[in-house]
Amino acid sequence: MARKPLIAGNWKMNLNHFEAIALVQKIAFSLPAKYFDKVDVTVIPPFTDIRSVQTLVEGDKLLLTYGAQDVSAHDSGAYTGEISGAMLAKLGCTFAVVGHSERRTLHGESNETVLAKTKAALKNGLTPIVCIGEGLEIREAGNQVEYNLEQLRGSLAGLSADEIAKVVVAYEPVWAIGTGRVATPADAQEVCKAVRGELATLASAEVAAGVRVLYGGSVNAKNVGEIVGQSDVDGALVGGASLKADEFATLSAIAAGGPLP
Ligand SMILES: O=C(CO)COP(=O)(O)O
Repeated sequence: MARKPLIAGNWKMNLNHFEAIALVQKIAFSLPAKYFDKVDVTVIPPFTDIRSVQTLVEGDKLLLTYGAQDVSAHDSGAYTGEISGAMLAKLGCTFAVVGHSERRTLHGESNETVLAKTKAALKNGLTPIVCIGEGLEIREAGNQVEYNLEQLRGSLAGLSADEIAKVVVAYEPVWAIGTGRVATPADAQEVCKAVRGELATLASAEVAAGVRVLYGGSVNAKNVGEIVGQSDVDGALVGGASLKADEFATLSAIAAGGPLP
């Protein structure tokens, strides 16, 4: 099954809502409609920017989508500081990132938490972008495939094949995030291929063939072509380079197969 590439820009804790509007306007200006037949482009701003992005995207009928960097595992109630899936759905979000390594390491999120958040996203019609990825020690010991599959199984445990079909998986080796040290295309392919194999076991070969598996970690306009050229890599989760309109538009266009904007 042909999988349409997805380029997702994870802004992390950057840009206020005015800056968000300016960035989305610039990206949209650089990426006319023709690109969107060949690539899905989404921005993942901080929660406080989402309403402004929604107004712009809906008002100007932009073809890019947007999502959230996290979602609460809970529906509603006494969870100070949390944002529910229903709230995000009401804001028109398409995606919710769950289990980003920064949340796993800095906020102690376990596979169980990530699973609960994945379920909360699905329940509210959001597409979870489920992140997995190994640290440097595990990579140096050569255990990256085993480690990532373990995280994948834990983060998707008990989901039905229909639910797994609605998920996006993002492989982001922790040692490649924000370091400028990008995994080689072969490194990305090795784990993304193994992820797809595991999805076939967890759901079915047909489901696995349709799920988009992204790579993330120091992706930029220079390296994205080779990375998304790998047979099991269906796009990228982009951090730093997603904050620069020109670069993000260029790398989205490259994922679409060109031409450059
Ligand atoms: O964590 C990332 C995206 O979620 C990757 O960040 P960088 O592209 O800045 O390495």
